[in-house]
Amino acid sequence: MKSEYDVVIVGAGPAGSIAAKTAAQKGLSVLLIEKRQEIGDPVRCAEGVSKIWLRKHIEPDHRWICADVKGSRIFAPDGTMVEMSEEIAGGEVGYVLERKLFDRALAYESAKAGAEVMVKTRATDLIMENGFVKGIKVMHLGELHDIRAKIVIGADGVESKIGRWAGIDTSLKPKDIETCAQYLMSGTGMDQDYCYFYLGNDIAPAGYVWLFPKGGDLANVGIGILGSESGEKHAIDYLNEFVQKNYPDAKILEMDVGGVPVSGTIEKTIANGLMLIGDAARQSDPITGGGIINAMEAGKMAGEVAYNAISKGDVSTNALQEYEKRWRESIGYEIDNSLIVKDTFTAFTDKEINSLAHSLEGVNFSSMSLLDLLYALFKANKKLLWDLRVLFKNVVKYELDFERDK
Ligand SMILES: Cc1cc2nc3c(=O)[nH]c(=O)nc-3n(C[C@H](O)[C@H](O)[C@H](O)COP(=O)(O)OP(=O)(O)OC[C@H]3O[C@@H](n4cnc5c(N)ncnc54)[C@H](O)[C@@H]3O)c2cc1C
Repeated sequence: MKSEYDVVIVGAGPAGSIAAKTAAQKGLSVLLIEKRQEIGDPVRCAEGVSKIWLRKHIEPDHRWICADVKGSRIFAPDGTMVEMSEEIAGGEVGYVLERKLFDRALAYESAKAGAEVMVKTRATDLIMENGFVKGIKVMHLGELHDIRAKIVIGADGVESKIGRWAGIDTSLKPKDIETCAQYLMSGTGMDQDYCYFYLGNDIAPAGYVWLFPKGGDLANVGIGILGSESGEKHAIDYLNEFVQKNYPDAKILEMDVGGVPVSGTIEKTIANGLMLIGDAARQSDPITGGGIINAMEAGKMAGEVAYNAISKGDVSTNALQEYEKRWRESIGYEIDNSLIVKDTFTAFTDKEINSLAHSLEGVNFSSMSLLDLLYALFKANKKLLWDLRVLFKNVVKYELDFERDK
């Protein structure tokens, strides 16, 4: 085992593997470590991603794509269904992945680019010297090792410790975590061209139930509820109730549970010699809980910034500020807007959700202008536009800044 690298990355999820690939392609010596013995397994994900964004990072491969989704069906508490299909996104919606294979394919890409990959290797602490992160301590096959690095990238997911070890506050309150439970099921009979979402405070308080097609007659059937809503009844209890009521004949083949950070952006994601990316940096979307694409985007930026900083011989927060700035201006902007929408919609009563669905039922979104949409929302709930005023202000400001910087 080598004991010194330019960059060491902790965690071989989508964030870590893309960061490793990017830094290795730039010619840096890179080590990617993963505590599990198999990258990507066990899966804690519904596995849905946007096609357009995925293609920015990896060419889609049928070996890890289970379903090619053409749209979504959203069910209000009273059963009203709103369908959003692919025309809205110019024929591009999403894939449902097989993450066991997808995560491994990403790690393989990083290895092909020149990164070393070590599984069954757990980071146990950081090496700190004079206020700088200088590497990590790892446990590999029962032995402790020190591995030095110019930059450490923390990609250790929702349960991240790397940030905390470097003095960055990544703590999450119960209201900042979506607690999730999911079954892989056969026999739901769902339309494999669509993702289904079920809303309602009795079904999933401050969250939703999802059915994502997995090919054949398989589907990921899961639920996410805000941690602050989980009292006597846990996510799994809500999921069992939903399945028994709606898909009583479907069979459970797998089960997983996990948490998604929905806190919105945190204050700081860098320290001297350190960057945090993906779920470790709380970069998942507060509305959908989706974090795969943001993790990959942040991984790419961190890999590029690591190269710039090491080339200049400055790995202090001054140099790493470039990462902080770039991710906040792109995915950070989306996350902040999503948080406003999430906070507004999670306060909705079932009656308000139903009324919103009634005004959108049967609407052809592809031929709808923004004004039509605003009118429909206003008809459903007059307070809604007022609640979302900060969002509109952000969007207008972003558009103006974008025009000015062009
Ligand atoms: C139930 C559920 C459903 C979801 N559905 C979706 C979805 O449909 N679409 C979507 O985009 N997102 C979804 N997400 C979120 C998505 O899974 C994450 O946002 C995404 O995996 C984040 O990628 P990451 O690389 O940051 O972290 P992870 O994928 O969590 O990878 C972190 C890696 O670090 C490793 N690690 C942790 N600590 C250490 C250590 N000390 N040493 C070494 N290795 C370590 C872990 O083993 C893990 O492999 C879902 C999440 C859950 C829980």
